[in-house]
Amino acid sequence: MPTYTDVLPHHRNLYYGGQWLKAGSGKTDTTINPATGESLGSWAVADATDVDAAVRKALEGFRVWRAVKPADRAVILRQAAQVIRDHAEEIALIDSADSGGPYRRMIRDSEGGAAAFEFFAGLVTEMKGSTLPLGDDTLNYTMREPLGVVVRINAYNHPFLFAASRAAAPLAAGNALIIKPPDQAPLSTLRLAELIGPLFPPGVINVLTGGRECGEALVEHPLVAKVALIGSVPTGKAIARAAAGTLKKVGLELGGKNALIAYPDSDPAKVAAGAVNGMNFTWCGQSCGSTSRIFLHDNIHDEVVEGILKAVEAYRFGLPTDEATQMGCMISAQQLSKTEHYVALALKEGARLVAGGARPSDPIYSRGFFYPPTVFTDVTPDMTIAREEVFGPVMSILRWRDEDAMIEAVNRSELGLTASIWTRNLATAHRAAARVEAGYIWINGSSTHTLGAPFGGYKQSGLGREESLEELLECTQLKNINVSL
Ligand SMILES: NC(=O)c1ccc[n+]([C@@H]2O[C@H](COP(=O)([O-])OP(=O)(O)OC[C@H]3O[C@@H](n4cnc5c(N)ncnc54)[C@H](O)[C@@H]3O)[C@@H](O)[C@H]2O)c1
Repeated sequence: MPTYTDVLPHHRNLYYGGQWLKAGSGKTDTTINPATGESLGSWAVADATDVDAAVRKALEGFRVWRAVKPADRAVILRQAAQVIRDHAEEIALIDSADSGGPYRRMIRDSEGGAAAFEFFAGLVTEMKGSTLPLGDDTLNYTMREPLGVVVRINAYNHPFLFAASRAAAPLAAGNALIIKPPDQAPLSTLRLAELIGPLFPPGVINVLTGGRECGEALVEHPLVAKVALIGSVPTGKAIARAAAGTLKKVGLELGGKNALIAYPDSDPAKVAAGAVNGMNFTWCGQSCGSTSRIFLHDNIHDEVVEGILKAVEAYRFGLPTDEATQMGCMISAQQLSKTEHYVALALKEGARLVAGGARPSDPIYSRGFFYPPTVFTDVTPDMTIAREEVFGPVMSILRWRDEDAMIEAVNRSELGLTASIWTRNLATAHRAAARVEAGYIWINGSSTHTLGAPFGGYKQSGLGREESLEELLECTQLKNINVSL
């Protein structure tokens, strides 16, 4: 296995119009390995002038790409998938060094990116229209056209997966794309541009590294047709407000405060395993779909908690770039102190700490942002820890007896991304699934995603659906044509 310093991307400038270009201001920022504090080098910071230049190049790319036959676009998408697969391990190593996710699991992220390119390559002819019967002297039909320049702004927790998997649908539909990677972990997106950029006509796929200023300029640009964000609720609201100025389309994949609900007839061992899996401790809980609120029925509460504590004890964190590591570290000092803040609040508000709750004392971990799996019991729905997204490795366990009160507590959250329901009774499962206000539900499962199954949130967890045909269609616009014969 190579070391991560061998595989970091060579290019650190902006990629647009098929070229690597310095930021006009000459400004750069640096990125660090969150496990060690070591610098991974610098990257260019795009400002509004760079954004304008890149959008214009993307528009040129769009005019070429939209004229490429869908089947020919699919050929290029499949080539991109193959290149990603060929470099899956190297990409995973970059992400593990830059974002703190464990190497072995980040390989799945590389493969997920490749799989999305293959999936959307297969859907290119599904952006189709219909006809309306209006009599012999009229032909009325619809067709779907690409939007133009689509912007994707991404969060830091799965940098490559988001860059690659969310590039596939806009490209399949014939749009040009500008990706803004997370400022905390931009390197794997630069590597994506190095690897697949040359497969496309110049300007079709572009990467602008930068912070909030770059994001804001992209959202406000009048020639951008759609902006899609994977990020936090406040950023989603800021983008929706800013996009209103030019009435561009907005897609939002935002936060979650997701519930796992265990009924008294469920198997406590399976619920415990599902709860730990659903909490995504592997990424320190930094996953929008994490089931961070565990609603356990009184009859099985103690047995499930026992199982959770055993499973959590067996979780070993380590350096993310090591092959054996099960759990990595958090992205930044800021995210770590946010987690510590929520833990302190939970203790103050009366929750009982039964696992974790303090940074590791081992000096190997002192330079990184490590935090152990942390579990609270005796959490009540009104506590801050039960209401707000921590985006850290903190699980809250709530006890219930009355089903109506429990469902009301589950739905009290303003967020509604995922839910996980555990029972052996099919009718109970379907009734609960219908009552829970969330967009993506597992019954007797947690955490997994399936290409083709629409992923997205209810309420303030977002707008739109991805990972499915809906994502492709949301990258198109419908035209109606009425022909008097
Ligand atoms: N629903 C999902 O699919 C999903 C997946 C992963 C993460 N998330 C959410 O993302 C959040 C964590 O990620 P984060 O801390 O990187 O989120 P964030 O909102 O702080 O940043 C996300 C991206 O938006 C950019 N940005 C920030 N302000 C902007 C603005 N005003 N205009 C344009 N761009 C702007 C950032 O530079 C970054 O690239 C959590 O809330 C998590 O739940 C959601």
